[in-house]
Amino acid sequence: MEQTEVMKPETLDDLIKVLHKMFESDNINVEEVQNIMEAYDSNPQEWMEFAKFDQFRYTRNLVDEGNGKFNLMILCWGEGHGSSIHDHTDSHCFMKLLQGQLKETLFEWPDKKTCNMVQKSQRILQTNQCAYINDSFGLHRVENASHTECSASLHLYSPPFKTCQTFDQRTGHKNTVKMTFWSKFGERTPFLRWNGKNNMF
Ligand SMILES: N[C@@H](CS(=O)O)C(=O)O
Ligand SMILES: [Fe+2]
Repeated sequence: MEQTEVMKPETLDDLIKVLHKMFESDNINVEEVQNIMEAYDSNPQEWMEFAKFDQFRYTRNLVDEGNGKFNLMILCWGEGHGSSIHDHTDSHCFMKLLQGQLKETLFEWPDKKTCNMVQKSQRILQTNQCAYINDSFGLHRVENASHTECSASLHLYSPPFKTCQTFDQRTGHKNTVKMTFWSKFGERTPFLRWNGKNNMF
């Protein structure tokens, strides 16, 4: 049986270096990326500077732009925070738990005629676990179901994308939304006035 060799990245910087190497080629090996992200033992000291929480909803904090090949970011989830049902704009999406737990619910793409949203599966991701999704798997929603603990997750998207589609669970109706960063490279992004719609979900 073919076995993908996994080096263990000792630090987050180490992991980022390995990821840069892996994404030099245009042919990425999903399993290899997933394994290397899982092999990194989360050390909060190494990522604290990027982890900026908001009281009201989860935040997206850019860590690295991967030479234009990927975006690496830390998402910070307060108690009860969650995303809408969404797609991933034809990109690869890797999601590694750095702290706490997250509940991931998978959905089928809404039925073209009935617009029904069908739930496929649900799982709890534990610290250090790395999940993978792309649009061929369907859609998902992610939630920190805990009422007492916050969570943090490291996401890699390749190629990077700036908008995605969100779906109303009841009606199956979709919206295109812009995805924004709460901080970039550890610095809070300047405040943007909210136009009342089409903002981050
Ligand atoms: N894909 C979402 C996070 S998650 O809920 O998977 C985002 O990038 O904001
Ligand atoms: Fe997602």
